[in-house]
Amino acid sequence: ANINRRTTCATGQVTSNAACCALFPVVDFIQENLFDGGECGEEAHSALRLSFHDAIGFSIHGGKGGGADGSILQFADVETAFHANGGIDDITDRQTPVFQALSQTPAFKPLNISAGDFVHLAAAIGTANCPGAPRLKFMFGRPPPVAPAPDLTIPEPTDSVTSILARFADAGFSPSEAVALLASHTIAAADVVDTNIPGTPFDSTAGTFDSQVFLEVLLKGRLFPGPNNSSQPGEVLSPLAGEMRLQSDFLISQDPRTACFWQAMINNQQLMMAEFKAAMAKLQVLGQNTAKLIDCSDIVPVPQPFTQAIKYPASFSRQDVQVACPILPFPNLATVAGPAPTIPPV
Ligand code: HEM
Ligand SMILES: [Ca+2]
Repeated sequence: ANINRRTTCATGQVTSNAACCALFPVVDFIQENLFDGGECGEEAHSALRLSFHDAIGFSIHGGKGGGADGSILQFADVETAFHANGGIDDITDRQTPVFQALSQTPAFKPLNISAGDFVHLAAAIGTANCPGAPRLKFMFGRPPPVAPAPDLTIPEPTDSVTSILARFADAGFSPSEAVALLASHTIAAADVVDTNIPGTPFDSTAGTFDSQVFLEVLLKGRLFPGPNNSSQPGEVLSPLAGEMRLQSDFLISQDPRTACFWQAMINNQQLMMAEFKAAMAKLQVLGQNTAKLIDCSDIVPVPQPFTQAIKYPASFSRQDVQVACPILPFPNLATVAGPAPTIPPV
């Protein structure tokens, strides 16, 4: 099983399975038509969120949806109406014509790319556009989705930690895997939590897949980013102007079941990348018969590395950290010089 077979495609690229060769031009097509040639922008961020909202509609006990099957794209009319999918219609509307073009242009038509393959490949490519991200796996060959996922499978920022962890457990994820998946919020912004301030990021570096979010969620709150310091359901006080702190992220950072793994991610780029990659590999094949899928991970672009030490935002220090893990030493971090920043929308 560990035999390393390599195929050189007609295009010169190398992959472990010849069936993946035809996907290299698909990656280029998606980069050009969905991600503005390879950006870690809003489409990349929301492609990652879409893969979560698609896949999590699944239960290891049965009775929910088909998991990572692309139902959220194919049956967008149904699933985008769910409360937890607020704002998701932006990315399903952006992805649908690109997906349809793949199934209609003669060069790509024979590949029969399913909605599930498209959603989860787009997430892998979009994430790869963000420096510091791990190179996610891509498994090829999901059958078309058969039905929309039911409502109420996607965690909301107003939910308790117990209910969030219960939902993750029902889908097959441990509390640590849930924390690992929340590394995604390092490349994230909110459009609909507070509709007055679309594009409000969850950390000061929404264009970089660093561990800054795990630090900033722990910093003492000072304000709400909304107009006149106004707040919305699902937010708690944020440490930085222009930044939003989700109640769910904060409570997970403080809960005894998750606090130490949360803290362990801070300034540990390699741990964060490895844990996020492993949890995403599981997420992106939920409900799929992996024996029937081909490992085409070689087609996923290689992300730029992020190798710097992370820092406290200007004006913050160890004194501002709401430490919730009593057993691990808190990392020593420098502070950016200058006055407290205002984080611009993304
Ligand atoms: C406790 C579980 C989670 C909750 C409560 C949650 C909640 C949210 C909320 C409220 C937003 C902002 C939506 C908006 O206003 O536009 C958001 C954005 C986002 N979430 Fe999560 N999330 C969770 C887990 C995840 C996971 C597991 C992933 C991926 C693996 C993910 C990826 C993202 C991304 C990338 C965005 C940013 C989208 C963009 O910038 O367009 N989230 N999340
Ligand atoms: Ca970041």
